[in-house]
Amino acid sequence: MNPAPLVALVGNPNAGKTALFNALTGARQKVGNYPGVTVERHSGRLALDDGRPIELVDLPGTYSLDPSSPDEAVTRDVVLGRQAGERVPDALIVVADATNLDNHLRFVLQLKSLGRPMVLALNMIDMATRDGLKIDLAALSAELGLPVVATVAVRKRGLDELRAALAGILASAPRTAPVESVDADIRHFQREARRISRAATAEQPRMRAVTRGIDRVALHPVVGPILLLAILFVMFQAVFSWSEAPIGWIEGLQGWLADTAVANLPDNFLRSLLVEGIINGVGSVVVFLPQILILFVFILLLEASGYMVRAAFLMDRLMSGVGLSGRAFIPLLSSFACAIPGIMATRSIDDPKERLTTILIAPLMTCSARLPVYAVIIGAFIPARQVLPGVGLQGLVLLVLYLTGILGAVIAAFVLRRTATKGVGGGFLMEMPRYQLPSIRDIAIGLWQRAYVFLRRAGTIILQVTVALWLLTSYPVAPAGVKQSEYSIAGRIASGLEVVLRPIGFNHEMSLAVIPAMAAREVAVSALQTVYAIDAADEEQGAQELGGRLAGRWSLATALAFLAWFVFAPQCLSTIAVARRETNGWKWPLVMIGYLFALAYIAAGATYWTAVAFGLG
Ligand SMILES: Nc1nc2c(ncn2[C@@H]2O[C@H](COP(=O)(O)OP(=O)(O)OP(=O)(O)O)[C@@H](O)[C@H]2O)c(=O)[nH]1
Ligand SMILES: [Mg+2]
Repeated sequence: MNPAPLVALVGNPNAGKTALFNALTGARQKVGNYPGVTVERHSGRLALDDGRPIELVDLPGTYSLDPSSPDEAVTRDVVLGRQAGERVPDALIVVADATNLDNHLRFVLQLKSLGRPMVLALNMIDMATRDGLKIDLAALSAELGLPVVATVAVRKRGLDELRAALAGILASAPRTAPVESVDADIRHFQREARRISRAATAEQPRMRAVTRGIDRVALHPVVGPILLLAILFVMFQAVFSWSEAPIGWIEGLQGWLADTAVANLPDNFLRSLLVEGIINGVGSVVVFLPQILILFVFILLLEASGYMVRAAFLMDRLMSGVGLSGRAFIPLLSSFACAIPGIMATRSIDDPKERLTTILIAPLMTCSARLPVYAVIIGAFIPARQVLPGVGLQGLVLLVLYLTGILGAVIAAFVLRRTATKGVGGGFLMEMPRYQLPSIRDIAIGLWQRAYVFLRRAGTIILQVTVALWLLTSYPVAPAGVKQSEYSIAGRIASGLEVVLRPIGFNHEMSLAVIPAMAAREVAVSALQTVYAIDAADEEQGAQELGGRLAGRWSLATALAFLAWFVFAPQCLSTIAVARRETNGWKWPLVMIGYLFALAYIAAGATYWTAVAFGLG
C-alpha cells in the first residue's frame, strides 16, 4: 500500500503553525528526531473527508529559504525534499499571519516559486478583524494563484475548509521530486508581497491607512530618496544654526573659568597646565556638546518615529549594488554615532563575509567624534553665508563631508566584496513598523545618555591625552627666538611625521595634532588648541579662541586637506580594539588601518593640490 501523502506546515515564525498542527491532528502525534541534527520532528495524522489519511509534519518557522539556524535549515531541506529521514512532501500548507500580510506573503511567494502543490492558511483572522482589517480572500487567491483558507487555529475555525482545499490540491497534483535550485531574489518577492497585500486589503484601520499613505511617499522610488536627502540636509543645517547660543554659553563659562584661574593663581607651571591644558584643552572639545546633541535629537526622532527602517529600506537598493544588504544598514547607521556600537551590532548579520565587510567600512561613517574637528575647521574657514535662502554654506559643507564618507564606504565595500570578502549579499528582512509619535521621555533619556558618554570621554581619555600632550609640548623649554612647538619633545616627533605629511599640505602644528588624535579624533582639536596656546603664551595669554587662530594661520587649501584627512583616517584606538575582538585577530584590523590611512592620504593630497590649483593655497 502507498504510504499516506506527506503534507508539511511551513511559514514565518509565530504564524500559528503549531496551533494549526494541534488543531488538525489532535492527539494523533509523534515526536522523533531528524538524523544527524538535534531538531525534533513533529508529525501527526489527519483524515480527509473521504477518509483518506494524511501525514502532517510541523516545521520550525523561518523567514525565507536562506537558513540562519539548524532549525531553519531543516525547514528548507524538508520543503525542498532533500532532508535525510524525510520523504519529499506531496503538498505544503503555508501559514501566514493575516495581521502582517505583506511581511508573511514574501515567504509564501518564495515557497510558491518551488512549484509544489500548496494551500495558504490565512491564520489569525480573529486578530485582523479585531484590528478592523478586512482581507478580500478571493482577490488574494486570484493574485497568488493558490487556494486560500481563513483560519483561527486556536479556535479550530476554518479546519473543514482547509481539509477540503487540501483534498483538492492533492487530487490534481502529481507526486513531486526534490527541488534543485531556489529563487533567492528576496527583493523581488518583497515588492510582489507588498503589491498583492495592498490589492487584497479591502479595508484597513486608520493608523494603518496613515502608515500606508506616508509610505507611498516615503518609499516612492524617486520621491523617497529625495525626501531622505532633504531630511539629512535639514539635520546638518540645524547642527550649525541651532547651536550658536548654547555654544556661546559654554565658551562663556570656559572663559570665566580661565580668567578666574589666571586672576587667582600665581603664574607658574601649574597655572598654565590648568588654564592651557585642562580648561582650554578640554573646553575646546566640550564646546561641541550642543552640536552633538542636536544631531542626536534628529537621529533619535527618526528612529522612534519608525522612519529609520524606511531609510534602511531605501538604502537597501543602493547597498545591494555593492554586495551588502539592508541588514548592514543598522550597524552602519549606529556608526554615525560611534563605530564601536556599530561594529558590535554587526553580530546580527549572519553571512560572515558580509559582516566582515560591514566591520571594515563602519569607520567611514562620520561618527560624532569627528564633529568637533569638522566644526572647528568649518567655523574658521567656511563663511557663514547663505547660498540660497535658508541654505547655509557651512551646513552644506558638513553634509558634503558626511556624503564623502558614505561614498568612500560604498567604494570600499564594492572593492572588498569583489576581492578580500568576495560574495553576494542576502535579502532585506526587516518588518516595517507603523509610524508613531515619538515619546518625549524616550528622546530625553537617549539624549542624556549621549551627553553623558561624550562628557565622560572628555573627562577621561581626552583630558589625559591633552595633559600628556601639554607636557610634551612644554618641555624642554625653547631658547629665545625658537618656537616652543618645534623645540619641544612633541614638536620633534611631529617634525619627523611632517616629512611625510607636508606633500599633502599639512603644516607642523597639524602633524603634531594628528599624533595624539590617534587615541580619539576629538583630541585633534584640543591638541591644536594646546599647541597654538603654548606658542602664543607670551603675547596673548592664550585667551583667543581656536577658530580665530587657525583662520589667521592656515590657507584654505590646508584646512580642506585636514577635513579630507579626517573623513577617512582611522584615528580611534577603541574602534581598532573592537574590530580586533570581533574578528578574532589582528589581520582584519590591520587591513582596515592600512586602507583607511591610504585613503586619507590620497584624499587629503588630492584636496590640497586641487585647492592650490584653484588659487586657494
Ligand atoms: N488569536 C489567535 N492566536 C493564534 C492563532 N493561531 C496561533 N495563535 C497564537 O499565536 C502564537 C504562536 O502560535 P504557534 O502555533 O506557536 O506559532 P508557530 O507558527 O508554530 O511558531 P514557530 O514554531 O515559532 O514558528 C501562540 O500564542 C498561539 O496561541 C489564531 O488564529 N488566533
Ligand atoms: Mg511551532
